[in-house]
Amino acid sequence: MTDSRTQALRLGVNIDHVATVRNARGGAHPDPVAAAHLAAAAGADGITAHLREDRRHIRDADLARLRAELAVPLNMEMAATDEMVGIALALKPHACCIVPERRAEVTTEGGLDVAGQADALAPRVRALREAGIRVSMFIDPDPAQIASSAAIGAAVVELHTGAYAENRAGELARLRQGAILAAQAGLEVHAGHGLTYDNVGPIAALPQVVELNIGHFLIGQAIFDGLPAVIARMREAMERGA
Ligand SMILES: CC(=O)[C@@H](O)[C@H](O)COP(=O)(O)O
Ligand SMILES: NCC(=O)COP(=O)(O)O
Repeated sequence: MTDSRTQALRLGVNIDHVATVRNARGGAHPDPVAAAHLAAAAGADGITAHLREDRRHIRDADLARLRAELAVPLNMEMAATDEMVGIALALKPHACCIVPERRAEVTTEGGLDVAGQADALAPRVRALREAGIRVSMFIDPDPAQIASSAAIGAAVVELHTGAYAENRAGELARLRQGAILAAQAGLEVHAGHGLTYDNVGPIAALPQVVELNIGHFLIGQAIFDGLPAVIARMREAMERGA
């Protein structure tokens, strides 16, 4: 199977950077959960939130409220640590996306090395899966990472589009091939990181990709235009495709 999209491409809105602004002053405003409700009302198909180990943006209490209040699916991004797996098992979000994390990084640099850590990841993926959580691996579009993601029982891969956002021409072919390989391996294919109105089209046009997760650009642009308007414009850009 190389074309797995039978429904409209889903847009997951990542609200992490609403929390970044809130945390700059240490208070409660702006509230990422309120932003998630606004995004859902504006047509987001899901909400993504990354509980970083250092809690630099999303906090445990935000996730608990998101889980309790949202009607749309919650995708929890997290490192594959015992602490995070324990939180996810208690929270039971719709999905968990396992991402690499380095404390000092500004943002997620590159995909998870599933092939190099398969033995450590497999029992964590199994525990999440057995709790009814859909497990995704945030990986580069690399054949070995795709094969290992399937082998350890992930249902989904999210292809890291950060390198594409930096070097569009050089990376699109890798993403195209990665999406085909992942779908052939029976994985649901998502994509995200660094996507904007200008670069989303070719990724949205990949027929295997069924979900995009977009955050930093949407939240930044919402300062100028408001979240409902930027979600609507991003959807238009997705639908226009390449
Ligand atoms: C894994 C990922 O891509 C997202 O978590 C997103 O980048 C927002 O989080 P950071 O900006 O903290 O990396
Ligand atoms: N997994 C990618 C994501 O959730 C959003 O990434 P970005 O748009 O904030 O770079």
